[in-house]
Amino acid sequence: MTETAATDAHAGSDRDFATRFPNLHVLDHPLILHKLSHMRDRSTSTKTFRQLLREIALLMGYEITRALPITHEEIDTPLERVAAPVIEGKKVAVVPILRAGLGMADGLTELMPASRIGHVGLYRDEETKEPVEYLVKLPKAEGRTFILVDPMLATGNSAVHAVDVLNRHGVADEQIRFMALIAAPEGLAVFTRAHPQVPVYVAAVDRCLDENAYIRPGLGDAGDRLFGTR
Ligand SMILES: O=P(O)(O)OC[C@H]1O[C@H](OP(=O)(O)OP(=O)(O)O)[C@H](O)[C@@H]1O
Ligand SMILES: O=c1cc[nH]c(=O)[nH]1
Ligand SMILES: [Mg+2]
Repeated sequence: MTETAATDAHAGSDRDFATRFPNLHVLDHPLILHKLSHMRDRSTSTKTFRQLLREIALLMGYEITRALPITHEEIDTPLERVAAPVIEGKKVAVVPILRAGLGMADGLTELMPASRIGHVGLYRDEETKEPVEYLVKLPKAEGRTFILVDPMLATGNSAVHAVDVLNRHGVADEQIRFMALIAAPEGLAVFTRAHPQVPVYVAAVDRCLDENAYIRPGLGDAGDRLFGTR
């Protein structure tokens, strides 16, 4: 890690966030925080960055799937027949926001191999910071929980746009969960105002956005670091 003077990564106390963003869940398990710190480090390689993002998504996935509905299947143990609890994997859709969301989707689909996978392709216009849509491909909405994933919630514009896309496809806010790695308080405010019913799961809330709408201290451009571009 860098040896220059360190700044505080965090924007405020947990209590502030709980009041300001009632839909926010900060998953600050030590394993997640440890892996995230390595991802932030500029000297971490593309290969390691990709692996860590997948591992964090697996760990966050444990929590984000906690409220998934359980059904029962009759199975035979070696000793007797039992109605055993199972998740209906097909009732879950994992939807990465391209490109960077792909790295988180990998971890989640490893946890739920039967889940459906949708794609929402967006990039942020460098001038306006508004999302530009280039691809939408989604599974049927009915009866499904949609887990939308993107490592960075900066201005919040991309996340809001992606939920709007799901809404237009017939997915209600109550069916959606949003999972990110790092959020800026500014983006959380925008997202919470637009979609107060959508729970947001993050590993960390950082200090602020800078003049280029990058999250500080953040981890830089998640897509570029994940795919080794630029
Ligand atoms: O909250 P916002 O201000 O909208 O910024 C966040 C978006 O920016 C990044 O994507 P980017 O546009 O860099 O595309 P990429 O994943 O293809 O690199 C990131 O993965 C989010 O989608
Ligand atoms: O800090 C940021 C902001 C937007 N997109 C990123 O990849 N990183
Ligand atoms: Mg990018």
